[in-house]
Amino acid sequence: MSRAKAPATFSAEDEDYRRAFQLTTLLAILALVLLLGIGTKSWLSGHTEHAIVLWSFATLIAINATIFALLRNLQLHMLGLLAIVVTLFIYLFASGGESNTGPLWFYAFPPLLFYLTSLRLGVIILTFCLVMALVIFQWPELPFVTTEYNTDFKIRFLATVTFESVFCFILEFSRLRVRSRLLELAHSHEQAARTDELTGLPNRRAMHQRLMEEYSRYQRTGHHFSVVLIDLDWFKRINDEYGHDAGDAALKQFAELMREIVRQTDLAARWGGEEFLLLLPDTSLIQALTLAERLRHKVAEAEFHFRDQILPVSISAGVSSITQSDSMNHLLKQVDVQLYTAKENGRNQISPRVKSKPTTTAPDSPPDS
Ligand SMILES: Nc1nc2c(ncn2[C@@H]2O[C@H](COP(=O)(O)OP(=O)(O)OP(=O)(O)O)[C@@H](O)[C@H]2O)c(=O)[nH]1
Repeated sequence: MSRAKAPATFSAEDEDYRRAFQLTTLLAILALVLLLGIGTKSWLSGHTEHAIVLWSFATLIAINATIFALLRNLQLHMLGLLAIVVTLFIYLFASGGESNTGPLWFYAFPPLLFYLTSLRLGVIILTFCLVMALVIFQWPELPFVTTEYNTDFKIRFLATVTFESVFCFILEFSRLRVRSRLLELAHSHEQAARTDELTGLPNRRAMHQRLMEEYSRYQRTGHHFSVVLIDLDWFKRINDEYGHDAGDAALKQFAELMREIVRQTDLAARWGGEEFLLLLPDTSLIQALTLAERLRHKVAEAEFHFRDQILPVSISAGVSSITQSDSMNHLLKQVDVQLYTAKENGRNQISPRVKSKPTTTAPDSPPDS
């Protein structure tokens, strides 16, 4: 049997973090380069004061990045960067920057802001910036305001920035909605790919993945586990005698019985056809044999109804523990051999045999209906 490769698990959170990290880093580098470049240009043009302010902002961004490198706290880095950028914009509104064009840099802000933060925080920060712009435009005599804009510019700037912000909000809102629908869809597809349609139990793929995880845990920590391979006896006969629907009903009812008997930490899966596999973490061979025997007994006692008929259902099972195997493949081969032995010895029994005798022994030929 080939080793199952664990399917890559899709983590939207990891992806979001990676993207936010890349964008914040890019933003910080871009801001740093622009501030240093424009600062130098201002210095060379004789605007010493403006150059010093821009370099100070560049220094703040560099300090913020250094803190991030030390603390590795992306949230803090992002908030620090936003606080610096918002203060820079207020400075640009108030000073006009070079030739009163400073406010124009603000157009780059809304799309980045919504992408980096939540919609709610984005709206709060944008509203704050626009109110600050309005105050500065309206009251140029305020002590920290050193420039004045003409009325046309003020009206057009506020109108276009408001339009851009609303548009970015709608786009980001739609993006988030589509994203969450896609995530839901991906989740339900992943569930379906790991679930057996008839019984609702995890399927062979899901079980393979859990087995490999459990095996790694065993190798790392020594936590042992056992497996039980179960097969419904003379199942072909049930199908032939009572019909395929009756066979399906028996499989479903058996799956229910298994669900009742296993612990939350155990995993019961449909291994294929009329075969089921139980994975029992932290369970010794003796404990697994006891559980398998309890299940066999429960099946033997239960009445499997289909319409007005009672189906003759019994199970055989092989049990094995990882402590007696040297690999996962070996364990699965061993449990298969044990199941074969149980069938060979007359069915309706567990192998290896426990001391107490099984309650009833199935005949070595298909039961008469
Ligand atoms: N109804 C139904 N039958 C299935 C399903 N999957 C497999 N089977 C049937 O299960 C039967 C298995 O038959 P065999 O492998 O010959 O084994 P058996 O009759 O159970 O005999 P032993 O295992 O030797 O006791 C086949 O007839 C398959 O068609 C299913 O999903 N529904």
